[in-house]
Amino acid sequence: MIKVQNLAKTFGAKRAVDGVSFSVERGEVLGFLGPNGAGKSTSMRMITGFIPPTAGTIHVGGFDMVENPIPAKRLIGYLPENAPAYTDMTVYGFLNFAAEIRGLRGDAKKKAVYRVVEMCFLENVLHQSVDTLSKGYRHRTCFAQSIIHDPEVLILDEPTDGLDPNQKHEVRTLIRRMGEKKAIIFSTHILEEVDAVCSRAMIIDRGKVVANGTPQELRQKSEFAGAVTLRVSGVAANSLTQKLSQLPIVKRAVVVKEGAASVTVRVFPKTAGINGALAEGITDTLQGWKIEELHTEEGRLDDVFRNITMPDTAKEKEATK
Ligand SMILES: Nc1ncnc2c1ncn2[C@@H]1O[C@H](COP(=O)(O)OP(=O)(O)OP(=O)(O)O)[C@@H](O)[C@H]1O
Repeated sequence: MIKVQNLAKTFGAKRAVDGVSFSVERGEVLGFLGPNGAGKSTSMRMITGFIPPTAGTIHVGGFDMVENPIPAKRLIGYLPENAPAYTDMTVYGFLNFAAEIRGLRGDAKKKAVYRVVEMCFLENVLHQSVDTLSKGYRHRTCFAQSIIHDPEVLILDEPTDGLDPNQKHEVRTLIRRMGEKKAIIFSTHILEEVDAVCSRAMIIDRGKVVANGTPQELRQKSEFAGAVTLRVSGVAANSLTQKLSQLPIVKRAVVVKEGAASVTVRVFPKTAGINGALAEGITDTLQGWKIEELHTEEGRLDDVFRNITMPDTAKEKEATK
């Protein structure tokens, strides 16, 4: 549904987006991750046809966004960052207006408004003017207008930004549900959202794609993937780490927490992908010791994000661990 090839955007001397390529099919939710200023919003603005690319091509539903923007834009619902909805219209009036702009009339318009009001939980504020709404409700109203025409493609720029935890949960559920039938791209700074909503995630840094995969694949790139964390009681921390470091498959053992009764240690394997073997090796070596808890870690997205987008800082930190 969305196909982007070698997309680039320069603002003066600044290359905000620098050769980005990817595609999103129906039934996929692609998460855009990246530090501030990475080029996420600029990419989204180009994909939705709001600003022209400096180079590269964008196809939506087979239509070229630059050559043939009208049918391409018809397929898209777009929630921009800080969506401007400061209006003295009521929520109901605003949604009717948005439906009309999208060419809906009569019964079709009524149904469309009713559908988004229900989906975005706007019943309670339907007759309140948009500029008096709380941030969360204003945000949901903007979200509702972006899906009023039931688009096949949704581009959502930080759709959960500024929402309370309950609203975040509702919006994530909504995106996941819509993602079963639509092609969705959404940007976020919240890494748990990637797990909660995305079928695939892409990390963008300084205008370039630096990682692209399922949340599981990305987590596997973490140093924590395959590490074993264990809590042992009745032992001194240094004798435990010394014992564990003797295992040939162990890279290093680090004390995570040292309490009066027990010690928690994280053990990193020398090579990735030997999960079972590491846990087994540890339990064999510590036979007779009191292991109270032991689990193999899946890997952490925040660790992958930091390592990819701040490699030098992350390495310095690593050296002092
Ligand atoms: N209209 C513009 N004129 C000049 N520079 C711009 C313009 N729009 C964006 N930029 C620059 O392009 C770069 C990418 O900005 P963009 O808003 O796409 O980043 P982002 O990944 O969405 O960041 P954030 O997570 O903070 O929203 C930034 O350095 C920004 O200052």
